[in-house]
Order: sequence, then C-alpha cells, then structure tokens
Amino acid sequence: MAGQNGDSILGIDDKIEDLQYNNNNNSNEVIDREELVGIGEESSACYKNNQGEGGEKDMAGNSIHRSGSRPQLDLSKAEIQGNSEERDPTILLPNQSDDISHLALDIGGSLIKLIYFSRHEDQSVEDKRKKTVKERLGISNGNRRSYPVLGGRLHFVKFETSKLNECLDFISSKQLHRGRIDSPHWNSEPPANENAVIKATGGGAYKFADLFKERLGVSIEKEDEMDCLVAGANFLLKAIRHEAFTHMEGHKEFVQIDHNDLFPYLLVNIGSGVSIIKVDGDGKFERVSGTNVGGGTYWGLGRLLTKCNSFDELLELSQRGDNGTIDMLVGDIYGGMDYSKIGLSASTIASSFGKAISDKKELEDYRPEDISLSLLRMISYNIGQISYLNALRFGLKRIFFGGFFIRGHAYTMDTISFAVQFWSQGEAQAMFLRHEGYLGALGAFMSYHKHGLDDLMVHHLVERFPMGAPYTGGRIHGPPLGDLNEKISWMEKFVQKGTEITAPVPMAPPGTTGLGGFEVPSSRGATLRSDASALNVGVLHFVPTLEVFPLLTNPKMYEPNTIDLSDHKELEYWFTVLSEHLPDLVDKAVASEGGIDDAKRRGDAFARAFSAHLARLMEEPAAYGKLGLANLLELREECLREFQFHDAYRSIKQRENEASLAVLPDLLVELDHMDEETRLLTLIEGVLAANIFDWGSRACVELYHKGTIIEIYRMSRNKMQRPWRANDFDLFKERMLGSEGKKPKPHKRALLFVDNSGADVVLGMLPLARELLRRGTEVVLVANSLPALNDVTAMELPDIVAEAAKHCDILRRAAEAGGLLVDAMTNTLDGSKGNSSSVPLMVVENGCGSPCIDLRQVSSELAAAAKNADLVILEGMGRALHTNFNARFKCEALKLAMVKNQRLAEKLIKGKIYDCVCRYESAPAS
Ligand SMILES: CC(C)(COP(=O)(O)O)[C@@H](O)C(=O)NCCC(=O)O
Ligand SMILES: [Mn+2]
Repeated sequence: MAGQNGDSILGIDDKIEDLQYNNNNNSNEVIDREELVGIGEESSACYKNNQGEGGEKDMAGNSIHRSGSRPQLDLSKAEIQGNSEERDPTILLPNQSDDISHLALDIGGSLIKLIYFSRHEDQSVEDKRKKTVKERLGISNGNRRSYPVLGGRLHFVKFETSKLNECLDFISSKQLHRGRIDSPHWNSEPPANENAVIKATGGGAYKFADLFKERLGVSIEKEDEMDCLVAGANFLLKAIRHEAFTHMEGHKEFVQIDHNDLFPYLLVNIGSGVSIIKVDGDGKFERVSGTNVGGGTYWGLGRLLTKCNSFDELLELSQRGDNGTIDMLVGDIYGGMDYSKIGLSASTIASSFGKAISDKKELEDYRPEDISLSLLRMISYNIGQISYLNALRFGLKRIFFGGFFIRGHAYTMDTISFAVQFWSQGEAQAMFLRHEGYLGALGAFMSYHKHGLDDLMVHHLVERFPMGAPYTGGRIHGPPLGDLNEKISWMEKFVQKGTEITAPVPMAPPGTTGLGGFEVPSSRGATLRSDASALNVGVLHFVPTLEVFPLLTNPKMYEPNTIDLSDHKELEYWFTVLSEHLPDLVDKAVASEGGIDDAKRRGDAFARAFSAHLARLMEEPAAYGKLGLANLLELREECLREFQFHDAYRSIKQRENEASLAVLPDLLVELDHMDEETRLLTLIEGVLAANIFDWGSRACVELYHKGTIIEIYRMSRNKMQRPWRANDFDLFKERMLGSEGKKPKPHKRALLFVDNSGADVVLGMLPLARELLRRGTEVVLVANSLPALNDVTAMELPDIVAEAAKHCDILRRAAEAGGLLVDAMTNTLDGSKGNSSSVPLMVVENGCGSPCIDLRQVSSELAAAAKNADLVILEGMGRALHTNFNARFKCEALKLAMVKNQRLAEKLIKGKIYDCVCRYESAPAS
C-alpha cells in the first residue's frame, strides 16, 4: 500500500502517473488494464460484497446506535379483510401499538376524515461529546414551552361515511381512542378510558356521538365546522411549503405563500355542499356565501342518472365522456360559429344538459360517460363562478379551494380554474390544496390544547411518502405499514397495483380555443386513479428541533435544488440513472445485512417500492410537492430505511476509513514539509481528488473495480492539476494568506460540511480542517445525522477524528478542546494528557439523512454552530452542486466538488466528467 512501501501519498514518483482519463461514454477507465495486473486481488478484497458480515459494529467494534426515523409498529396478526385479490382490500393491524397522542375526526355526509398523531420515541442520546459541543456552542437545554413538544407524525386516513363501522373498527384495532388526549405531558400515562374524549367536527359528530360512546366508550367533543375548516386551512398554508398550487390546462404549479401576506383570502370548501368563507386571520372569518350545488349534487344526481356505485367510479366515467352530446354549446346555437363579439367560443357551454330538451331521447340513449362529464362541468363551473363573484364582492384576489369533491382530479381543477380565470379576466387566481379533504379534521386536531403544535413552522415539518396504505389508494387502513414481514408481503402483493395506477395527469395537449372554452378537456387521461388525492398526501413528520440555517442570506428566496426537474428530459435522465443504479444498491443493502434470506426479501421489496415511487413521479412529477433531484435522492434513502436498511454501505465505509487512516500520517508529514502556499493548494487539490470516492456515481463505481483505494486516490491526485473548470482558488488563497505582505485575520469559525467516508473525509477534509485549526480558526465538522450512500455520519466522525488525532498533535489538542476525545483516546502522540489551549474541533449533525442538504431544515445544533461562523465550506456533489450551488450566504463560502457525472458537468460548468469545482464567494457587504 502506498506510504508503506515508500511511495509518496501525493503521487510524486507515482508509477501510474502517466495513465489518462478517458471520457468516452463507456470507458471511464482511469487505470490502464495492464497496470492493474497484480492488484486485482487486493482490489476485489477491498470492494467485494461483504456477504456474511451482518454485524452492526462501528470502526472501534462498538455497537452502533441506530436512530431509526420511525418507531417499530406491531404488525402481527395483520390481515387482509375480504378477498385479497380485490382491487382495494382492507388491511387491519390489530396489534399495532403506535404511541397515539391525538385523534381527530371530520365526519361529513360522504366521507369520514381521520387524523391521528403518533409520537416519536425520544431516541436522542445525550453523550459527553454532545454535551461538550452544546456547551461550546452555547445551546441551552431550556425549553421555551412549559411542556415538551416531542417529534412525531401526523397520519391522514379516510373512510366512506356509509361504512362508519369500518372506521370504528379501525380506531378500536389501533387503540386510537386510548391516546394521551389532553394530557399536559405527553410522556405521562394515558388517562382513564371512561373519560376519553375525541375531537370531531362535521354533521356526523352530532349524528354518531352515541354510537362512538357505545362502541368505543369515548365522548365526542364537537368542534364548529367553520372554525375547523379555517384553522385547518391556515395551518396548512402557513406550515406546509408545497401545499397550495394552481392548476391550469393540465399544468400544476406550486405557489409560495408568504405567511405575512396570507390574509385576507377566500376559502371555498367543496364537500357535499359548498361553503364560501372570507378569512381575515387566525380565528377571524365570516361565511359569506355558499351553494347547495356541490359534491353531493354531483354524486347524487350522477348516481341516479348513471347507476354508478361510487363517487370515484362516476369521476372515472367522466374521463371518457363527451359533454357535447348532451350540453347545448354556443356552436349549437350559432351554427357551429364562435360568438366572438362577447368572447365565447363555439365549444363554450351555453346550457348544461340543454340538448336534452330538444332531443327526442330518453336517459338510456345518453352515454353515462357523457352525463358524468356534463354534470361535472356544470357543477365545477358553477362553483368557480360563484366563488369568483364572492371574491369580487370583497376585493379578494386569492381563492383557495378545498374539500373532497376535488380529489386531486385534474379536470375538475382545470374547470374551476378556467371559470375563475374567465370571469375575472385573469384578475383572480384559483388555488388548490394538497390536503384538500382534511381541512376540517386538521382544524379539529388543532383544537386540542397543549399539543404545542400551533406555533410550529414550515421548517419543523418534513413530509414523507412511505409505501403502504395511502400509496395504492386502497381501503387499507392505518398508517403506512410500519415494516417488515407483513409490509414486505404487502408490497409483493400490492405494489403492482400501485404502479398500474394511472394518475390524472394531462394526456392531451392544451386545447383552449382562446375564446373561453375548452375544445377538449386538457386533463382527461385515459384512466383515472380511483383515489387520486390520497396519493398526494404523505405522512407529516413534526421535528421541532429543525431550524432554518441562519447564514442563508435570503431564506425565502432560497431554492436548494440546482437542476430543474420540470424539464421532462432532465427528469427522464435522472430517473434512468436512479433506476439503473438500483440493482447495485440492492446488492450492497442486502450484503450489509449479511445477505440472509430476510434481507433479500427486504431488498426486493425496497426495489419494488422505490421503482413504484419513480413510476408514480414519472406520471405526475408534482405528486409529492415540488420535485427536485435532492428530493429523489432523499426518497431513495428514506425508502431504504423503510425496509430497515439503515446503513447499506457500512462495511465499505469502514474499509475505506481504515485504509485512509493508515496513510494519513505520511500525508501529514508531506504537507508539513511544504511552504504555506503550496500546502494550501495541495490541500484543496486533496479535497477535490478524494471526492472521487462516491458510491452514488455510476462512473465511480466502475472505477472501483479497477484499483485499490489508495491507487485510485493517488491517480486522482495526479490528475488534479489546475486549471479546474470552476476555479476561484486564487481568491481563496488571497483571503487565507493575504497579498503584498499583508496578513489577513484568520477566520473565527469555519463550518465544514463533509461528504463521504474514507479518503474523502480522512485525506481530504480532515487535513483542510487541520490547516484551519493551525491558523487559529475553530472548526465544526458538519455531517449527516443518518447514513446516506457512503456519506460519513456525525456519529461515526468522533472515532475517525480520534484515530487521526493519535498521529497529529494539532488534531489531538483541537479534538480535546472540542470534546471529541472524551473517552475515545488513550495513546496520544507524546503520551501527555492534552491541554485545551487549542481552538476546538467539533462535530455536529446536520439534521438530515440524504446526500444533499436543504438548508431550510437543519439541526438546531448546526444552527447554533452557525451563529459565530464566518466561513462555510460545502463539499461534494450532493451538497455543493445538486444543492446549494446557487445558495448565497451571509459569510464567506467555499464550494468544492468533483463532478462525477458527464451530463451534470456539461450542464453546470460546460465541462466533462471528473472536472472540479472550487467556487469561493466572499461575504456580501453588510
Ligand atoms: C449521489 C451523489 C450526489 C453523491 O455525490 P457526493 O455528494 O458524494 O459527491 C452523486 O453520486 C450523484 O449525483 N450520483 C448520480 C449520478 C451518476 O451516477 O452519475
Ligand atoms: Mn456523498
């Protein structure tokens, strides 16, 4: 191994230095095959699948504490009710013991909407290191509330009101009614059952109160329906980033709502009937109008006229309808012509169902499809028009539509939008809500006192889309299934249905006439997913410890994603990349769990689940909110965790750490023999070169089969000559070393967002950190909270630092000062007990478990560390390119990455694969 046989770590005298990168598509060969003779064995030993190594040990052999992102659910005795081959079978989880804190219901005329909150187990381990870091960073443990707010998840479930018993069974089987309702302390024991109270709104809260008492022994506390609708809408609009969207001619676009400029607005809730509410603030509203022609009318009339059995079936029929056979159109009156003088196209509906007067036809002569579409258009236009007239009445520009009538149905939304646009001549805007049907239930939920959720903000909420009940849109009740065997067999049985479902996305090109009418409904796909809206609602995770990164110059304008996936070609490309990577990822994941049969089943289930997500998003990219590459990469990690793969690259990371730590001492010696300027350049080159160790890049993974870690590292260093494609090194050098004899002040505190394990962190970022420490700058290493690909985590870093510190005084003293060596180190370089005169080296977690980082949601630890920082260093493709490439900071920023993807290199830096980015941005003038 290099360093051990006398070769220079930096590649001087390197015997493979003449080897060239070859950027041809199929051959990312860095190392000539002949040169590889003799290293094959070592190579495969380094990178072979670690079958049979299922242990959960860290580098030091200690057990790893897994901070799983979900508590385990008891799925024993879970069963499918009825025929499991049915389209929407019901699954009950009789022994599920999720820790339910609050349950709220909206019992409407057609549907029961149920929301419940399950707490996270408090898994935070407050070790000595964390305590020291907290002390250093001045983070107090005091809570601004008089009672704790723990993280947890909010689940959304619905039932047909006609099947109330199913709802009661569900509540009972999951013991939702025995929650810790109104307990001032969430960790106290549940109250006595006989006093249990459930908050509920909607007419059914009155109608079915006795039944709830009889069946569940709980009292229903009724909440006013309008209060609840408004509270629910206000909560969603303030707390969920991608909640409201416009939908015009099949095009969905999320609208950023400014919390300080939300009121007044018009809320139109389309349930069985329609309520039109002017909202002026929290709890300040007036029901200004309404109409009895609503969802109930569509369903009621539709059922009579078409003999459909369900609302969804009726809606599905409309997808194939042609309302022109039954509606009287302008063209029917004007001999096929537009009535252009008043802006009406020939296809505009002059009179809904108007043709039925003149035709000598009976009901049976009309196609049910046409009737359904005609009804849908009639009701949607009418609601849109009445809503607009009310908006006009009060001078309101924004109209939010909610209620389960909409069901995420593209054509319904287009029709309403069209009516608002047409009558307001573009002055008013119709917006829709992703949680459209849950406003009332959410409001009832918000009415519980002391759950402490009222002042939660956007950054406290993370929406996840686990596989399970909501995904297939079946009547599968309960939270997304918790995990393991039942879940896997569920996946095996049902995921196929999930991928078969066709989303209500526009299939036909936009077809307006320009004169105020659709020629063809632009959003009518061939088929309609039966339960469109359920698919668009995930599980809301409340993470009260998340904060906005304080060093962002303009958090409101901040967009983490660099690549715009609304470009369909781009979307297709990245979907292909992720799909093609899947078999390799599954191999690694299964191997990380010892390759046993259970792991293989889980691996298969993961692959199906993730592919189903991709298929779903390919159909409707905005299904889960605004989609960026970072979301896709995070979704993959979440999906792995869902199938209990907590660290697929664990063994690989461990090997790479060990190999890199073995050569670190030699590297440090070499660096120390250099003058300041050469050293700084060498350090930055080192970071860029070592970023080649990326198991998420197809090209890099191919490389690893051709060389050992150290060979690849040295080769990469040798190819690291400047100019780099984006090269601000001279600016950075001037800031660090000064010019014309002037010595600049060192930075006070630098935040180093580290990326991959192994050479990347050990031979790249740690030596850079050491240089900063040497200059008197405090260094905070910022690492992932949860594993993602081969990224190093905050939990793993202290051991790595401790190992490195054994051979370096600067690191040792700084690590001691930063509380990293509390009990990890015994052998110091000089055998002495460390003194803490050094500036500290600290480690904080970033709050995420993805290769990218959204700086709107970071850990409170990181937010605290940022307060005194004057330099941010973002490293790696995920953190510095896919996300944050365009982010602007209040302090200086250095973005370092090797571009390990040809397409990204062309797009971002007009370069080629393996080009490097060194972007330095000075602090904006204050
Ligand atoms: C997942 C990654 C962002 C990780 O890169 P890193 O942040 O470790 O530098 C990157 O490997 C990536 O974008 N991979 C997909 C593209 C590809 O395989 O070419
Ligand atoms: Mn990485």
